[in-house]
Amino acid sequence: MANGDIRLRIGTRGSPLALWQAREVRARLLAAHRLPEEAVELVVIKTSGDMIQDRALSQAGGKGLFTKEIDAAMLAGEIDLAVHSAKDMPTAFPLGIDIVAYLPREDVRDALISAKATSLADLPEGAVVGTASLRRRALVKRLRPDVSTTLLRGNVETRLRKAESGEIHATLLAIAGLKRLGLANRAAAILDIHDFPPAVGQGAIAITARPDDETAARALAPIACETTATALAAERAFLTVLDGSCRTPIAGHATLANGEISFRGMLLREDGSEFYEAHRAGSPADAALMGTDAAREILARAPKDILAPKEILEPNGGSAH
Ligand SMILES: NCc1[nH]cc(CCC(=O)O)c1CC(=O)O
Repeated sequence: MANGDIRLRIGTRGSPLALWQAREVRARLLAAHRLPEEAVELVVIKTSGDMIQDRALSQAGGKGLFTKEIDAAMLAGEIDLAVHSAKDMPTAFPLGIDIVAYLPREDVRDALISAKATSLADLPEGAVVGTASLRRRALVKRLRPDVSTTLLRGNVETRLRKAESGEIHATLLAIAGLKRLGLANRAAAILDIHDFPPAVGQGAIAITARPDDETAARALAPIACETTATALAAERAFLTVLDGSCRTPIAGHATLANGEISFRGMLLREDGSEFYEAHRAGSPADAALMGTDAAREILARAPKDILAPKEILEPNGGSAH
């Protein structure tokens, strides 16, 4: 393939973080193939997830909200690639779209943002923590049952402002997003992954394409990170078994060292009062099996109602809150 033939359109959301990520993929593609600027174009697409600001996404239909309109543009041939935060992606895609590459992963940890405290333990008795994440809410409540949580959505800058102005006592944000936006100095603390395990995919940037698009595959080969792909295979398999719908607090994290993959997954009750975790270690070739197996172990141990919150069992359930 002559490099002069490469022309790629990258679909992305329009938030500052999404644009940073898409520009990063574009810069890496241009450098890897020595392409002229005009060879890779960004196409900004507004998604349902960007329009819904008043509810937790778990109450509005889950993770597909950030990918639906972008997937449609890809299936219509309007874009060739799309760049997403792996954390925001559903476990299943429409036929004809797949994750075909990941960039090397950033720091997976969560940061505490607060004008009042430099650790969760430091927060005043009865403090209010803002977050829209079920995982962060449950993990905070597990460590600090006296703390109450309130829904906080919006982009990273909005959330920083609310926590720093004292409107809420604290919030939690992925340090990866803060670093990408040049805002890592706003973290009051970075939380240990033992106490505060990350979301599946946190810190990873995923690239989707049509799996039969050979031009896209060849273009991505030199920028794709296999280590991240292996870790994400374990994490996403874990999530697939437990809950694709994003209505249960779940954490999952895989790392690779010395040729071995090590995975830890956790399922929590929404109020943090109970948690179940499983660990696996083994060959990278078995990454997905390890995630699946860890999830099955947790399913066997956890009470059934932890995975089936009442509202999703009710007819028309889930949307009334
Ligand atoms: N849900 C929004 C979202 N999606 C990805 C990131 C951070 C970057 C990443 O995890 O790669 C964030 C913000 C946050 O949770 O702090």
